[in-house]
Amino acid sequence: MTHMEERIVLQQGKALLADPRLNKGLAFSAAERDAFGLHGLLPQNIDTLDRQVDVAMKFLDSLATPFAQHVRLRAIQDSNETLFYAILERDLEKYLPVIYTPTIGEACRKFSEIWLMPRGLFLSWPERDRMDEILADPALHDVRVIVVTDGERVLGLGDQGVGGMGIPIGKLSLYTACAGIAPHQTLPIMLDVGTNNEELLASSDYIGWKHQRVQPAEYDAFIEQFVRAVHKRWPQILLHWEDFAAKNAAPILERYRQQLCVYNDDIQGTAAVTVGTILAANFASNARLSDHTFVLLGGGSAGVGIANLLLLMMKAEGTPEEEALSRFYIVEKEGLLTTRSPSLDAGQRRFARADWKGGVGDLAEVVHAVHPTVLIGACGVGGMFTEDIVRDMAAHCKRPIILPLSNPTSHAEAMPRDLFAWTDGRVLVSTGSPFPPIKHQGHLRRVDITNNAYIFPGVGLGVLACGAKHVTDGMIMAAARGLAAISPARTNPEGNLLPPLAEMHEAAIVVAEATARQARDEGVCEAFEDDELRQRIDRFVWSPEYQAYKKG
Ligand SMILES: NC(=O)C1=CN([C@@H]2O[C@H](COP(=O)(O)OP(=O)(O)OC[C@H]3O[C@@H](n4cnc5c(N)ncnc54)[C@H](OP(=O)(O)O)[C@@H]3O)[C@@H](O)[C@H]2O)C=CC1
Ligand SMILES: CC(=O)C(=O)O
Ligand SMILES: [Mg+2]
Repeated sequence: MTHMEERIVLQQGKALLADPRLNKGLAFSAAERDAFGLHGLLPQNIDTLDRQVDVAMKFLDSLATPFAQHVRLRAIQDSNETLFYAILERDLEKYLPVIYTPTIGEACRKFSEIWLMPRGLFLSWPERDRMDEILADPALHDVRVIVVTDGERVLGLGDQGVGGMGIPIGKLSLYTACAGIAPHQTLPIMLDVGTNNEELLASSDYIGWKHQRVQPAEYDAFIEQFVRAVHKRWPQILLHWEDFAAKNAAPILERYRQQLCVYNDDIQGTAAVTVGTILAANFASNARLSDHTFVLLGGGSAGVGIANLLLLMMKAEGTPEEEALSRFYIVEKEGLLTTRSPSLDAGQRRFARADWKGGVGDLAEVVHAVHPTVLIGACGVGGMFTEDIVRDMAAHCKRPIILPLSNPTSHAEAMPRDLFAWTDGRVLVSTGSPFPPIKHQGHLRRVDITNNAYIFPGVGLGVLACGAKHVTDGMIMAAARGLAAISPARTNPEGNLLPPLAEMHEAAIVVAEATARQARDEGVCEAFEDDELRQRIDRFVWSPEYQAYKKG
């Protein structure tokens, strides 16, 4: 950590106040105000970071909606990053849902209306020849993690065009708030290849490239150009892909994962947090993964990613592949995926059932026929786990595990409070977005959150700490096991499945250690001793504290 050192600063006056990395607002000392020509630009009062956090939180509390709080917090982030992260550090549980899901969904939808300040990079198809020039900005020399989207599948909200940029900004805020990766080492990127959202195309307010999405061949060439440009600029980068449509997400991951350090959070992060949650639920129900029957609603990036990781973990438990595969039922809009389904993609084909004798296989029919013990929702459509379906499942299962993972809140497949009511409190539930606690048998119970935010900050920190060249399936399995190892249910079967949001930093460190150790064991990074690992991690952990500035 470097926060005790004096930092040499070249900027002066307004330029210093306008730099969110350096700005301290009222916390510039009298000596700094002299040295950097700040007199007259700031009010007289000199403040501390702690007091600035108090004042900012008081104002945030006075705002009427989480969306208004989001806009305010983003304004703080764009003017004073230290203050922004100090606020998150003070109460992550309170502010995570404001800067991330569910509020981020509204922020993406209204991105054109609320956009004020530049953050990250917009790389657009019409400016594709400028890509190298844009990435060459010297201010970006120390970037270590990029989160990139093309905005085509934003949460469960579909194509949001450049509005999708809200997602990389929010995810990277969590890389810093949860794992401590320094803000200047992170870079959000929006690939603007058009939008097929008719409302945005018709809107005079839309700030992205007003054009239908480019054709697949052009799209692939653009992605290739982007990946090459990024690799040339930062050979060691972790390139995190987020909220791409299913038709692009898995193919891009597969195309580049042997070549570079790429990671798809919707596929790999979601899989790890879901498997971690189910391993934690197994503490409560005394089961193994291989004991379960899984029904998944939605066979896209998240659903197939989860199924693939579960399969790997079951094989690691010693279950033969064929037997493990027989435990999966993936239901899509048109019904159960079977070998007769007309348009299976490469990822779905493996899980298509050859033995299904029923009808179309809608969710109710499948649940009734196969008596699942785990029901996972990743279809992006709210309310799909109906009372009848849940009661049917619960009639055949002592502790039904139900994970409505779709975001934002309005798209969750079921409300936790209903799931408790329909199962007489026997359900082990965990949701994609945060929900308020539930009153059950006179006690308030925290609702667990199965969101990849428990995984990606730690995976990123682990990759940076060990210098991994790739993110392997083994590393994702290790992350899932690491998360399960800190489950409160491990020591108390009645406890929550995952640690509270307030403990996200501790969770990120555990996941980082597990990921880095596995990378080392697989030889995808340099060798290190176990007792060096914490030091390597600490080297990347930044804290929101003001440094003293010295004139350069
Ligand atoms: N909790 C978490 O950490 C995460 C949650 N998610 C959430 O999961 C959801 C899905 O994400 P992702 O997998 O990336 O998206 P995808 O678009 O890749 O997959 C969604 C799949 O669900 C299918 N689908 C749509 N409607 C229905 C329906 N009524 N019944 C059954 N299947 C349906 C889609 O089919 P079609 O393409 O034909 O429409 C598609 O195959 C989103 O809401 C997202 O927010 C995602 C990642 C992480
Ligand atoms: C959480 C997340 O990655 C999603 O909903 O897409
Ligand atoms: Mg996502």
